[in-house]
Amino acid sequence: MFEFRKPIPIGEAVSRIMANEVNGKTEYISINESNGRFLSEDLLATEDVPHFDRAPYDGFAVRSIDTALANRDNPIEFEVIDHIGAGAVSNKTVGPFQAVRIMTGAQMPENCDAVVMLELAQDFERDGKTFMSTKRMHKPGDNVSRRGEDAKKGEVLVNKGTKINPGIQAMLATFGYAKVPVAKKPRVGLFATGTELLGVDEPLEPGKIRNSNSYMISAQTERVGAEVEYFGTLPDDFDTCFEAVKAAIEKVDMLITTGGVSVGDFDYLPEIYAKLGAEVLFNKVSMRPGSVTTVAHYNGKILFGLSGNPSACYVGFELFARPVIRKMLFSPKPHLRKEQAVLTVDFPKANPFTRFVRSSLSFSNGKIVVAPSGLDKSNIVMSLAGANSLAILPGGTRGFKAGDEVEVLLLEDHEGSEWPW
Ligand SMILES: Nc1nc2c(c(=O)[nH]1)N[C@H]1C(S)=C(S)[C@@H](COP(=O)(O)OP(=O)(O)OC[C@H]3O[C@@H](n4cnc5c(N)ncnc54)[C@H](O)[C@@H]3O)O[C@H]1N2
Ligand code: MOO
Ligand SMILES: [Mg+2]
Repeated sequence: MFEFRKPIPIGEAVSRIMANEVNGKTEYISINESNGRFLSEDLLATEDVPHFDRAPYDGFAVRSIDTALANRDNPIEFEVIDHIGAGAVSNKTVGPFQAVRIMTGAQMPENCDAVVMLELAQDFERDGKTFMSTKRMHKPGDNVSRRGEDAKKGEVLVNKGTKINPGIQAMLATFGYAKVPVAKKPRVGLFATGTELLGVDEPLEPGKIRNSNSYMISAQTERVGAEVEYFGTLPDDFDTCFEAVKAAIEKVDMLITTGGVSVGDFDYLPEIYAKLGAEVLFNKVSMRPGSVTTVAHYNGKILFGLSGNPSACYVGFELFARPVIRKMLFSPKPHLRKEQAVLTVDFPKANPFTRFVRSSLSFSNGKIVVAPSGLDKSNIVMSLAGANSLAILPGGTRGFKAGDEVEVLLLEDHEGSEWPW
């Protein structure tokens, strides 16, 4: 029986999904495995860094006051009473016109407040003692790296929800975080539905195609920071699909299915949601592609019925599933980052629904420019390879022209935006 569906605006669809409570969980993992994960707590400076004044150059630690009269015509001599490298601490008391030969990274001796670089000193021996002289006046603090100059104890350095990058790795190690509090990866269950689907290793047969959606969605899920539990393909058979979906929900944090959400005779997802007693949040969105995307809520979990058409499936994931995953990863900005860009080609096809055009975004003369990355139809696979963004072309009666400024959503970005629409 054909059912008429009333489309809702995309912003409304996203709001209905995000209104459902989902909570991230913390786990502690080794720093060795934490790169690319998301911090589940603010990263605090547990100590001052550095935690002692130190020499940033190889040279001589002195009391700056002793250099006060040094100039080109008046070299000042210092007796060198100790010699330390990084890791060593001098226990000598440095008196007037005495110096300690010190290497980069070594702790400043007490009393010393400046370092004369090796290049600005002359060293020599006299009466069996070592001396150095300098013609340069030094002020207190010259060439000293102060305690706490890099970070002060208690400071918040990185906010929770941030993706750990190489710089954050350095920070974690600096503060002794052998175990790092990160967001547990949400477990995303995945089925690809369709009697027409063949495995990647199967030869083509009449009327059948290879399943590509599950590979694509798995990669998108991992790109966002979650973990996939792939349950395989399902034929378009109601009972088989119902039992499989019902059993899978228990094992995951959210469930994605691809295909079977439209109004076709073998599109069973709407009936499966009905039989489960799931609350359908929407089943039609005024967007292209992905207008038939259907999202439901069941037992505290969100069920994403993504379209079977590959491009529609891809876009549906990015707009609807991504922010839920990112919210579980503690991101304060779980949605795709939105920027302005200039279209470089005409897009004459008008559409009543807002289009999310798979696009290639780049930089040209200081401007962000964007162009479709291929054919803009929802059944197309090939335009996805070059897509690093989705250009938003609002619905209406007119097309778009090269030079028009449009909004774009960035697919490879990790900052995100708070609320895109
Ligand atoms: N009378 C109407 N027909 C259709 C409508 C409509 O509103 N009225 N909507 C169209 C739109 S828009 C889309 S999008 C599709 C959505 O279809 P379904 O989500 O029900 O998906 P299927 O029917 O299962 O498959 C659609 C298409 O995608 C191919 N597919 C499916 N799974 C995969 C996969 N894992 N890998 C690669 N390709 C896959 C499938 O073979 C079909 O060609 O409905 C329109 N029809
Ligand atoms: O959901 Mo369909 O294009 O609207 O791809
Ligand atoms: Mg269908």
